Amino acid sequence: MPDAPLAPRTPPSPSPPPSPRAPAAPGALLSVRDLRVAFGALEVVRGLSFDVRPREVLALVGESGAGKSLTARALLGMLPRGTTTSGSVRLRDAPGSYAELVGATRPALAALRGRRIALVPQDALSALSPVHPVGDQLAAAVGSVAGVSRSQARARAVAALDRVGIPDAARRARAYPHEYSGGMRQRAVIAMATINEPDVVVADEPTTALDADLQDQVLRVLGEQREAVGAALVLVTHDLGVVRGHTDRVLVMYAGRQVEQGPTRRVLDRPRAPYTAGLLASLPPADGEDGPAGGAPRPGGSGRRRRLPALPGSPPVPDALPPGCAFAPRCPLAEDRCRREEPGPWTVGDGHEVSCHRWDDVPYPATELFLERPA
Ligand SMILES: Nc1ncnc2c1ncn2[C@@H]1O[C@H](COP(=O)(O)OP(=O)(O)OP(=O)(O)O)[C@@H](O)[C@H]1O
Repeated sequence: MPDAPLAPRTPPSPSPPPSPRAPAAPGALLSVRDLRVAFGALEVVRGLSFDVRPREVLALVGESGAGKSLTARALLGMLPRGTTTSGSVRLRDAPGSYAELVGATRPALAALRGRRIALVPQDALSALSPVHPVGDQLAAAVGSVAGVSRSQARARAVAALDRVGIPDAARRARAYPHEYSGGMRQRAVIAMATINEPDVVVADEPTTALDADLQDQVLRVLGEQREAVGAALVLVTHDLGVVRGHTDRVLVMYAGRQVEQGPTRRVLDRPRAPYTAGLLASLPPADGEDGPAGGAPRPGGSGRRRRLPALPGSPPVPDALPPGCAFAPRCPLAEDRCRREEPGPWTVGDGHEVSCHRWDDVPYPATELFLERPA
């Protein structure tokens, strides 16, 4: 087995304790500390901390039920009734000064949404009203900003549709959502979310319902919008292929907790959490490979082992979490300690954190953990 290509092993240093008062990273646009979301007594997001800098794309990734959508919505104070949020979500409003969103009043949140932080929801149809032309809806979003005339708002709506690649934007602005294709609707929703040039765009699985070509288009449009206005992007996805191609940093979630976080290439090329390795192992092989896609190339080439069709087992439900590490029942490296104590997070490299007792025993390539040897 080849040696790991990255830094030599270093003893882990403990990450800062998850305090809502821990300072933001220098230059961060968005700073999240010890974020928790609960339905009654049931915590479904359990102490997330991360920072997002200008022009950075951070992916929140994990299987269904990991808590990605609730985290995304908590960033905008848009959670369903019956939830409680604690911790801190701070949005930079001037150099060195932040607005706290957790516990902010409705008017304070309404003043920030769309202008400073905006959501691209998963379901584009539900984000657009069926009874108004698309251009009117975009113009209304602009018009809600003081000092913009109706004709200016309309012109900006058409320009925004044009920027996201809607053909013949002036004419299409007069059409209704049902007259748009699925991909065009998703692009119109991105245009609406970014029309007031927010600092942070949160996109919740914006490509899930789209075919591969449209996925690429939509991700490209989001990237262009980010470049154009200098925004940061928080991208919710369950697709590590999307993470590899389109993001700078990744936060891997499992059962509401952070499993691993760090620069995308570092985490995907040298994952230190078996769960991340399992997600990588269940990706389809890239062209010309017989091993799992994503992650490092498989040593030795052809066909000695086969890829598992998916990560075996399924995530726990929030009201039946096992003690210790929630992934232990599915983890090939689990030992007694894992079933007793919740791990980490520990810092294991530059900006790379992992919550796994066995992080130093994860092999290279890590996907080996999930490959079967033929009998
Ligand atoms: N309204 C609700 N009432 C009770 N539990 C909920 C509610 N909404 C979500 N949950 C639970 O919270 C957990 C996290 O849900 P969330 O939708 O954030 O997961 P996710 O990672 O976004 O999943 P997906 O990829 O399927 O969208 C899940 O276990 C889910 O069942």
